[in-house]
Amino acid sequence: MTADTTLYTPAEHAAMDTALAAALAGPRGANPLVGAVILSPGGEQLATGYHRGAGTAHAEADAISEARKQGIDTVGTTMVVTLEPCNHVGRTGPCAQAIMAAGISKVIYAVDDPHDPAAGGARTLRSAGVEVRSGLALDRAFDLNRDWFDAVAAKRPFVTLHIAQTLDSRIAADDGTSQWISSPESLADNHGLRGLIDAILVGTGTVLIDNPRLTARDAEGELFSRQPVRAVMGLRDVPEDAAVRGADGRFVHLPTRDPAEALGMLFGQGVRHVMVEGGSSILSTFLGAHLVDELIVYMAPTLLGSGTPALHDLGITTLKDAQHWSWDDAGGGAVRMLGNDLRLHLRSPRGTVGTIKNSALHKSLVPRSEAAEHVTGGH
Ligand SMILES: NC(=O)C1=CN([C@@H]2O[C@H](COP(=O)(O)OP(=O)(O)OC[C@H]3O[C@@H](n4cnc5c(N)ncnc54)[C@H](OP(=O)(O)O)[C@@H]3O)[C@@H](O)[C@H]2O)C=CC1
Ligand SMILES: Nc1c(N[C@@H]2O[C@H](COP(=O)(O)O)[C@@H](O)[C@H]2O)[nH]c(=O)[nH]c1=O
Repeated sequence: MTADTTLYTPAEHAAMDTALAAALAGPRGANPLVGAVILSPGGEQLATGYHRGAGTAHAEADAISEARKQGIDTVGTTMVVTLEPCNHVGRTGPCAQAIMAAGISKVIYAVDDPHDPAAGGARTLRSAGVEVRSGLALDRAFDLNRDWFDAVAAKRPFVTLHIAQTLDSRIAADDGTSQWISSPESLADNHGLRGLIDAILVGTGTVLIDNPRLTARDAEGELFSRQPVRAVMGLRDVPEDAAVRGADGRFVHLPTRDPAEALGMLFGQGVRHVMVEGGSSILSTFLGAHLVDELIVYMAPTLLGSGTPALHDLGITTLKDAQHWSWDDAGGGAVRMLGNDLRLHLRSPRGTVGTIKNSALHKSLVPRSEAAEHVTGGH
């Protein structure tokens, strides 16, 4: 079921297009991609905002602050946003309050926020006399964050998988050496990601071979202020003197070979975004279990001919079972040059709106009807 899009003006449709495009500038992770546009009563797009990742301003607040910077009066305007405004006080203030404080009189959003503590923005806004409608561009907004919706519904962290490989898909040479396959620019990008995520995960094999630190550092080796939890997965003990243990209490051993169980343990510790770094056994087990939302591949123009392959068995024996990933334009684009390397960014093949349209999750996010929704919908 899709909301009746004829209920919206051409200017509101155009603003939602702008908001969806703006959302793509943000990074994927613990929070969804969200874009917002403030429309004048005459239908002019006054200001645009987007969410830059966990801990930063939400798209609505970003659009309001953009309007303020430009000296634009937001009283009596319309906020068009790709996700229901939040009602909770998380790391940033609630958007419902910011919208009311800005004197915005109408809110049009695409898809309900499925996350319980965040839910309720629509109801709060309506109670305060703001006109609220939802369902415009619902399918596109759902598709924009389909992996994030999936992770929220499954109560597991959003999973980014990182592979730093040669042109012939090797992540280490025959003797186990692998530092460094990537260009300095790719390594800097990787450390930037380490500084954004909640946890980084490797297997016991990588710890025993590489003795990695798994911290987020700048080019001079200085630690960033925000550090991920360092998780090691596998049944063997992690040596007492392993660098990964560190001295900051952010190390965790996950004594399991089951990727779902490992994610459950991390989720229980408050982790909402994990980056799986390797090695090949761990990469393969997460991919084979369809537990990866986002794939980042740094590909160096280097050949080894032998060595550790990035992946081995994914449980696929025939072409029809191949995993078909899609290029992801979010967070800087699908393909970029980083120094001498290519950085490839892909989205999970789990399903597109076409295949998940009838899922319980999708149905739960679809307003029952515009009329009924005014009374009961939007939480
Ligand atoms: N270029 C890159 O991006 C990276 C390269 N590397 C390289 O990869 C190599 C290490 O790869 P690899 O040996 O595969 O090591 P892994 O880091 O993948 O660890 C493998 C170990 O993890 C444990 N484990 C936990 N769950 C599973 C599971 N479901 N299936 C299989 N094993 C599991 C097992 O140990 P246990 O008996 O303890 O359960 C297994 O021996 C190194 O040479 C390293 O340099 C590593 C990371 C990134
Ligand atoms: N070799 C390789 C990577 N290797 C990953 O980095 C880990 C080392 O981390 P640290 O000790 O914190 O510097 C190593 O164990 C493996 O997980 N990463 C990349 O981006 N590019 C590379 O070429």
